[in-house]
Amino acid sequence: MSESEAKPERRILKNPALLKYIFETSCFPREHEQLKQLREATVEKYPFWSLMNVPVDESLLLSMLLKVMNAKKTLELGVFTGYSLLTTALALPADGKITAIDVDKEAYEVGLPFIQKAGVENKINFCQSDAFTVLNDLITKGKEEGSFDFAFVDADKDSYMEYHKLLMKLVKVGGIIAYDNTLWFGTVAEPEENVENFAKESRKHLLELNSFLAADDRVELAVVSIGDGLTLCRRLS
Ligand SMILES: C[S@@+](CC[C@H](N)C(=O)[O-])C[C@H]1O[C@@H](n2cnc3c(N)ncnc32)[C@H](O)[C@@H]1O
Repeated sequence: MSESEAKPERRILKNPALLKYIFETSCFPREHEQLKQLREATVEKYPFWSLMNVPVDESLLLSMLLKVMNAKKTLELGVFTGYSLLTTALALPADGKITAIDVDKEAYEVGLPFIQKAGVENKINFCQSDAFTVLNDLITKGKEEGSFDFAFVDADKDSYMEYHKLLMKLVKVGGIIAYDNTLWFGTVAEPEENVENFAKESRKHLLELNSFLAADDRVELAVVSIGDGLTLCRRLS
């Protein structure tokens, strides 16, 4: 297990031995070769920021969820080097399509060779843009309301509430919106005075989001204690 992969303090599961056991026994042996290579290339290029890749246990869960749902058309907000994007592209059928949005194209290009080697680049429409702009365009210009099966949200945490408003239009009834990092290193359950300054602002927005989603009767809700917290919302109306 690489050092960045093992950092338990960045994850909800705080027991390093148990985390190592899960990863080594059940996750790494199941990780697609190109995902492994993308993960290793990310650690080499971004020794610190590589922690932004979704972890391998969460990737396996996403992959299974997408297949169970028979998802074909998805959205991804926040690509970075593309670990969750490649996970999705591998899980979708041959005619699947992902609209993947990130302001940073350079990081996407670090992961692109592995996406190409996996033979799934044709499923990806990468948009170098602010996610808000693309989502609004999909609604107003693209007339794509109610057409997406799934959305994975892993961009700026401060905008999740705004993304929710737009995604509730774009994702079809029965489709799923997945919000990543909703437990924010566990800080959502800490008193604010114990939270490090860097985490305070996003924590505030995530607390607001979590309370809002808990009361949003347009969705069925499940908070999964994996990675840094993953909230699944299945659109009901
Ligand atoms: C946590 S990383 C995404 C990690 C990715 N899902 C993975 O598995 O590797 C967050 C990404 O969101 C992007 N981002 C931040 N604000 C954004 C915005 N307003 N619109 C689109 N992308 C944004 C950043 O450039 C960064 O690459």
